[in-house]
Amino acid sequence: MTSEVTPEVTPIASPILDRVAATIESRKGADPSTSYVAKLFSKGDDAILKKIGEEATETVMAAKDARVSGDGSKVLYEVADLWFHSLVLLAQFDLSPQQVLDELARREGVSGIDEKAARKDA
Ligand SMILES: N=c1c2ncn([C@@H]3O[C@H](COP(=O)(O)OP(=O)(O)OP(=O)(O)O)[C@@H](O)[C@H]3O)c2ncn1[C@@H]1O[C@H](COP(=O)(O)O)[C@@H](O)[C@H]1O
Repeated sequence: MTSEVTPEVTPIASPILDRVAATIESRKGADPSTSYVAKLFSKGDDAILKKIGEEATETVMAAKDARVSGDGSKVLYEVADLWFHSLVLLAQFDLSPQQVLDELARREGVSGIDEKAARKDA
């Protein structure tokens, strides 16, 4: 019996991202009065995108403040808010965090400088 050789792809697991994504998915169609995520889904694309914009801006402001105060902890909280709302956005488009991780894995080792140069040549 022969076995096919498949390319070696390192599986990337992130239990916390998967668990939060599963909870977010379960909120589709749930009661907006008892769930923040259900409320966002019920409002639709614009409400989710507005939160992404807000959290990105708050991340920028936290980083600027952290340079002055020397305390980077606020950056952590703002990035967590941004990642969380990005998970909601992914779910809105029926995409999973695993697909983002797979895309990062695909890019691993490819220099951004080289990738940009290859794009210009194409
Ligand atoms: N990780 C989070 C998470 N991070 C932040 N947030 C909420 O995101 C909201 C936006 O944060 P802001 O700082 O902008 O606060 P705000 O000004 O009160 O927000 P707005 O009302 O203006 O949107 C707040 O209500 C936070 O509580 C989160 N809400 C939910 N989750 C996860 O999602 C799961 C499901 O949540 P529910 O759908 O609410 O049950 C939870 O168990 C968590 O795992």
